[in-house]
Amino acid sequence: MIKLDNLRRRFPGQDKDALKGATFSVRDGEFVVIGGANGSGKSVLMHLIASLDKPTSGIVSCTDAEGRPARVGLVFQDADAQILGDTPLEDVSVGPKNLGFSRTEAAAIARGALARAGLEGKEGFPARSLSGGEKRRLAVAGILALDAPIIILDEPYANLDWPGVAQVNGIIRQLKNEGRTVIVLTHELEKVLALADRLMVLYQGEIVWDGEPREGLRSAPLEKWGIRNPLASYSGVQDLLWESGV
Ligand SMILES: Nc1ncnc2c1ncn2[C@@H]1O[C@H](COP(=O)(O)OP(=O)(O)OP(=O)(O)O)[C@@H](O)[C@H]1O
Repeated sequence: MIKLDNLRRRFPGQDKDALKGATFSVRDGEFVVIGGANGSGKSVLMHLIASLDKPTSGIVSCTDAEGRPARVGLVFQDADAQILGDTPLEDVSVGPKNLGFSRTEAAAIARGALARAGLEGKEGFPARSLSGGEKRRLAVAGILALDAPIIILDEPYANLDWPGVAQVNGIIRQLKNEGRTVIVLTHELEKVLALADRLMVLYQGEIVWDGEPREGLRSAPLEKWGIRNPLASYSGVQDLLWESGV
């Protein structure tokens, strides 16, 4: 379970909170999409949940079903920053090795994870020469190999073509079926919302919506918060172009 109690983050020298007192829980096995425009605080929230950053005030905890501290697997927005090995096999082996698996065991786990993420055949390729989409799949393979009960993906659809999007969503579905807790942070609701149990929206560091995804699409003023509603028609844009004489 992930539990936040009045979690707040203000960076030194700033006069506004990047995260304004967030209070919510995510239950085990839940799949939550957190939508938010650029700069709304998604990455700040992710870093706090994963203990990569310290809150200015408030409490955050991630625990497993027995109440013990739970591992959190992260897929960062910048897939390059997450590459730790020269090849995908080396890269994905790092996690299991750190968990205490032998070299051979770690390599076997890594091969399985790479196959699940659609990178079979690329195990020995120079990791830094992979395409943008392949690097993202590599990051996903990395967290699959970590076997974490809580997984957070920050903008996982950036650089992905449609088959890549479908593959990431296939993996998310599997993770959910395995009972893992998954959070996707994105402004691209149309790519994932159909799979989600819950939609939350961050706007200027504040959780402004928390509810059932379909209800969110029906009644939340998403455009006001800088997110495109996948159900909205494009006529508004056409009208604007028409009015401006384009
Ligand atoms: N280390 C920092 N120092 C000062 N301000 C920061 C720092 N990190 C983030 N911020 C500010 O916090 C706010 C939220 O940033 P955050 O990176 O969480 O946005 P985001 O929702 O992930 O955006 P994007 O979709 O563009 O990645 C921004 O205004 C950002 O400038």
